[in-house]
Amino acid sequence: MIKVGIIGSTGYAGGELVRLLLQRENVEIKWYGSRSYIGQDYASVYANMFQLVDENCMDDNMKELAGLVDVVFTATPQGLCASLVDEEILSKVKVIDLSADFRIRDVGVYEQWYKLKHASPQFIGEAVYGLPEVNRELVKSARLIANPGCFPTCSFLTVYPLVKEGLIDPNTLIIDAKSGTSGAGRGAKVDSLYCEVNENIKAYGVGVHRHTPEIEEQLSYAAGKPVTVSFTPHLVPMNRGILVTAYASLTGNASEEELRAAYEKYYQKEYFVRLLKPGVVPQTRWVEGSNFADVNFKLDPRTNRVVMMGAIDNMVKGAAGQAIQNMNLMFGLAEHTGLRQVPMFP
Ligand SMILES: NC(=O)C1=CN([C@@H]2O[C@H](COP(=O)(O)OP(=O)(O)OC[C@H]3O[C@@H](n4cnc5c(N)ncnc54)[C@H](OP(=O)(O)O)[C@@H]3O)[C@@H](O)[C@H]2O)C=CC1
Ligand SMILES: CC(=O)N[C@@H](CCC(=O)OP(=O)(O)O)C(=O)O
Repeated sequence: MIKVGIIGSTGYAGGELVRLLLQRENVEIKWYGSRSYIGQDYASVYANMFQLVDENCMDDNMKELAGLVDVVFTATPQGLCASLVDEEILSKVKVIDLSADFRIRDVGVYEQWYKLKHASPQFIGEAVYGLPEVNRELVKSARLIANPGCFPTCSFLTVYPLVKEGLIDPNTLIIDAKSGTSGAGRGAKVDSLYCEVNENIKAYGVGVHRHTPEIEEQLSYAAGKPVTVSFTPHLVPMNRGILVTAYASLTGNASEEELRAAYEKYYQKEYFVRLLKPGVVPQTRWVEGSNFADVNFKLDPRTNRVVMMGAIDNMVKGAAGQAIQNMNLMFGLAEHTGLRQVPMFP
């Protein structure tokens, strides 16, 4: 039995962790952390948990929690996990952080983009960027996981094989991304109101979105050289889902078949990354509720550019599902344990 604590269990990402972990026979959620609902019945926060969860919400006392469980998920605002962890906690319990606190190696870059002082930069070096498709072996032995961002997960998986194989010039990458509103969390914000989101689509964070350095850092590792990209997210009127359309110039004259061979090389054995058949475009509806990332590409010989496309569910592969994928690896379980949900439709 794996004993789990969730700090931030009342948010969207935390709620999704609860939904997925409740289905597990070998997992017990011991701690439903909150800030606003301490002492209240968890099922009064999320009525879908009625008669499924009997516990009350707890606070964010990581020290106490570390003595009770095997792994703590922090699904909390930027900066909170970094302010809670210390050596004593990490020596007792594994921590999987869904925020961005440990995703970026250069603390100066984190502080510049997040406009926050990092509370525990001494742990950035040991934290493993929890993208199993790339860092599987490192994840297995980690005690602190930086679970990747939702846009970075989808952006990276969409373009990774062609960057890694040097078939596209990563510095020509333009990444257009669209997200459902759950990506903005459950907190009340004017931009998330029904009238602001419904019947509308807009770009936001243009040129300054905090996921830009995370995407660039991971692509730089893949390319073996510094990479800068143009990344623009958009908010669309749906609950879940991220769709990425990325454009880049070829470095040479690779054919459609050579590009496909690169994708197959990296993804053929990956359970959660589905390279679609030629001509089939990824759609958010075909991954909803699942941990799948659907990807595909099209070569445009007129421009010598490739259009790469990817779709994930931001709450699952973009957050809770990926965090559980990491947990499975850290506890020596098959990676897809409890994560084989079939996408839901309609
Ligand atoms: N939504 C998404 O698609 C994704 C989210 N993430 C990341 O997951 C994290 C949570 O995001 P999301 O679920 O969307 O956000 P929400 O706003 O929906 O939830 C935030 C959670 O953090 C809790 N919280 C806030 N402040 C504190 C505090 N001081 N002490 C303890 N708990 C606190 C809240 O508790 P309460 O409500 O009880 O006050 C709530 O449970 C963020 O870092 C986000 O970047 C990552 C990938 C995707
Ligand atoms: C629609 C929306 O607002 N999305 C959020 C990203 C989702 C998220 O919570 O960020 P992480 O993946 O880094 O944890 C944003 O643009 O900041």
